[in-house]
Amino acid sequence: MTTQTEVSQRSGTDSGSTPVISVRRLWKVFGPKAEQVPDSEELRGLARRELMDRTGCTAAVRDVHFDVSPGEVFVVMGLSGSGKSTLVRCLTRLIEPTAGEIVFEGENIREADEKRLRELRRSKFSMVFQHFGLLPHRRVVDNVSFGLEIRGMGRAERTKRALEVVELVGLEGYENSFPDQLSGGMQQRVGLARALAGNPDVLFFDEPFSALDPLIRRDMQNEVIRLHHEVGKTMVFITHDLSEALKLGDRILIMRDGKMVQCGTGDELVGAPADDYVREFVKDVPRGDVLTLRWIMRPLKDGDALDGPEMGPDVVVREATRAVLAADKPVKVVENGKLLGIVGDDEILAVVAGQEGDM
Ligand SMILES: Nc1ncnc2c1ncn2[C@@H]1O[C@H](COP(=O)(O)OP(=O)(O)OP(=O)(O)O)[C@@H](O)[C@H]1O
Repeated sequence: MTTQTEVSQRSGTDSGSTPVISVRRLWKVFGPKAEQVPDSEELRGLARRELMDRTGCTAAVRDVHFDVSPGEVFVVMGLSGSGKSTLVRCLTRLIEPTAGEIVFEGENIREADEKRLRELRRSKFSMVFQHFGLLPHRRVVDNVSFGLEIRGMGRAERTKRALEVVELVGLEGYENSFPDQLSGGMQQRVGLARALAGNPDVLFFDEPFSALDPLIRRDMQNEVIRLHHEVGKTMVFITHDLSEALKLGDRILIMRDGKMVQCGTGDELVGAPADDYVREFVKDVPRGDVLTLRWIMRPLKDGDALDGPEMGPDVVVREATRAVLAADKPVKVVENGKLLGIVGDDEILAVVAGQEGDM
C-alpha cells in the first residue's frame, strides 16, 4: 500500500516544472473591513457563522495555496458555496483578492494595473462559463472572432482564425448559424471556440456543462479531453461533479467552506481521502476504475514466485484485472527496473469485491 508520505510527495509541486499559476495564502473575504480577517490570528480561525456574527464578513476563500503546472488540467471541486467560483475569479482578478499571492508565469498578478490586467485577460486568459454569453445577433463565426475584433485584429485575419477554431471544436457547417439555431451543447462549443480563438495560455472553465443534458455533457467532457490533447493548454476547471473531476482532472483540489481540504490526483483522493468529507465524496467511485496497482500491491513475501508477468505501478486496476487473474503467477509491479511489490488474485479481488459491496 502506498504510504501517506509517498502520496504527499507525489502531489507536492509535481513535475518540477515552473508552475504557470502559483497561489499562496490566498484569501477572499466579503464584508466590512474584510482585510482585517486574514491578518487577525483570532478571526482567521472562526467558523463561517461566528465570523459573520462577529464581523459581518464571509470568508469565501481561506488561506488557499496550490500550483498549476504547464499543460495540466487542474480541477477545483466542492459543494455549492464552498468558494470555487470566488477562488477561480480571484486568479484573474475578476474578483479582487483580500490577501495572498498569485503569480502567473512569473508575474505577480496582484500588482498588475488595470491596463496590464486588460492585456492579460485579452491575450493570456480565457473563460468559459455555464451561461454561454453568446451575442444573439451575431453568427457563430462572428461570435468566435469577437475577442479578436476587440483586440483590433483585421476582418480577414480574424475570420480565418475563427474558422480554424470553429472546425477544431467540430462546428464546421454551422459558421453562419445564429446562436438560437443551435442546441445547448453546440452553443457551448461556440463558447469553447471563442475561448480558444485568442490562443490563451490558460483556459478557465466555471461549471461550463452543468446546464447540459447528461449525454451532451458527456460529449462535451470528451471534447475537452480531445481539445486538451490537441492544443495542450493549461486548464483550470470548476465543477461540483466528482465524476467530471475524475474524468478531466490531472489533479483535483477539494474545497469546503473556503478552505482546501485535499489536493491530489484522482487515485490519491480515492486511495487516501484526507478526511470524512473527502471520503463521503469518493465513496461511490468504482475503486477499480481509479486506483492503480501502486495502491493495491503488497510487499514481497518469502516463497513468492518471481517469474510472473511485469506491470507498471500506474496501471489502473480495471485494466490489469484480466491479465492478473489470467496469470498463474502473481504480477510483479516494476518501475524503472525496481521491483516495488506484488499483485495477485487476492489484491485484485479485494478491490472488485469492495466495489460490489458499495453498489
Ligand atoms: N459578492 C459576494 N458578497 C458576499 N458573499 C459572497 C459574494 N460572492 C460569494 N459570496 C459567498 O462566498 C461563498 C462562496 O461562494 P462561491 O460562489 O465562490 O461558491 P461556489 O463553490 O462557487 O458555489 P456555487 O457552486 O453555488 O457557484 C458563499 O458563502 C457565498 O455566499
